[in-house]
Amino acid sequence: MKLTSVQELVKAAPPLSSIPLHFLQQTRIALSVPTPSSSAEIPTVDYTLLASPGSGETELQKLHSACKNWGIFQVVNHGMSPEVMEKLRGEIEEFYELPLEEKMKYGGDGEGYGGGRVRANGIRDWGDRLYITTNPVHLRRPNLLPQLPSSLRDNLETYIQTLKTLASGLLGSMEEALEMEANEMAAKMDDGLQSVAIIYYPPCPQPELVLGFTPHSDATCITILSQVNGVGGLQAKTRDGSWVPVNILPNALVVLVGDILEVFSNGLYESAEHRVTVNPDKERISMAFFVNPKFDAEVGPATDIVGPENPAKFKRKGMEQYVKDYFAMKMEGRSNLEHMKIDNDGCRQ
Ligand SMILES: O=C(O)CCC(=O)C(=O)O
Ligand SMILES: [Fe+2]
Repeated sequence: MKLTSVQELVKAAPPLSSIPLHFLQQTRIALSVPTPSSSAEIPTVDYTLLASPGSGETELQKLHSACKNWGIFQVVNHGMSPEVMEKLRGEIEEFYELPLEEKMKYGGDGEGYGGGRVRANGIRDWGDRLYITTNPVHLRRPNLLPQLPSSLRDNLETYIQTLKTLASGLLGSMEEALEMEANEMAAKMDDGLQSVAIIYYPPCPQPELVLGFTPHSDATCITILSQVNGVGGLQAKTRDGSWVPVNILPNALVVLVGDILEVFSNGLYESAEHRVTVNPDKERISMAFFVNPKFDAEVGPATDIVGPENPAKFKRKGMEQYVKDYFAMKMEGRSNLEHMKIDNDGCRQ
């Protein structure tokens, strides 16, 4: 049997004496980066403050500056009940404890359960994942969400519903901060493409030799992420090129500016490059919720942001074409948007 699950590789007897070659990164990974000074700490936004009329001004500025200067922030008071998150954590742990044959029932190419993805440089990630399209509902695969253990499925639905509301609230605030015409961007995301990735990173005896997730930016509009079992490992690259840990904050969620938001804002907001390091003795579980436009929506700089003062830096494409062009590219740092950039010579403007 072709062993693709990293979890199985780690569980196998006898224990691994060395890391298989195809996981080895070209350079050693710094697992613990120096504790950032407060100016280098990933910002936190209080969603309740942001959403309360009249009192959200400072919070709106915080959100704007986080999206501009970081492309990543933590959000607290987001409306997700800690009980739902705690239950979901238990259910996800149970899912990954299932025998491989059970998990393979959800196996698939791209969507579903799979492990150890190969990256552009031929190196594999140290992690397994369950990837599910959740919206639009007619795109849901019958063998995935509907077949999950019912408690996991029900809590996942509750979780997703809350995140949808949170996402549209955050997008509304971003439009306000960007002085975009109300709803131009949020309307494209309403009932758009959404998916969830539940990722399991097993411990690794030599964690500085591997990466759980290769450096990349998300091709999404925004991503809302939970460090489900309280084990860190997510790192974000600052604009000056250093890696900063996304610290574990109780009950916080992490929001990433994705490439599509970078395009909508004509580059005012920039997607964050991020990666995942793994732990020598602890497993790590994360869950990402990806928020995207509808298939028939157009991806391009917002019409009331571009003008003679601020010429478009990106092309306009239908979402379907954007997705095709994205998949034709290799995952490598922040290179995703190359296919959207307008050449500087102005010929294509
Ligand atoms: O596991 C994480 O914290 C990050 C996952 C991630 O970056 C992704 O799924 O795009
Ligand atoms: Fe990501």
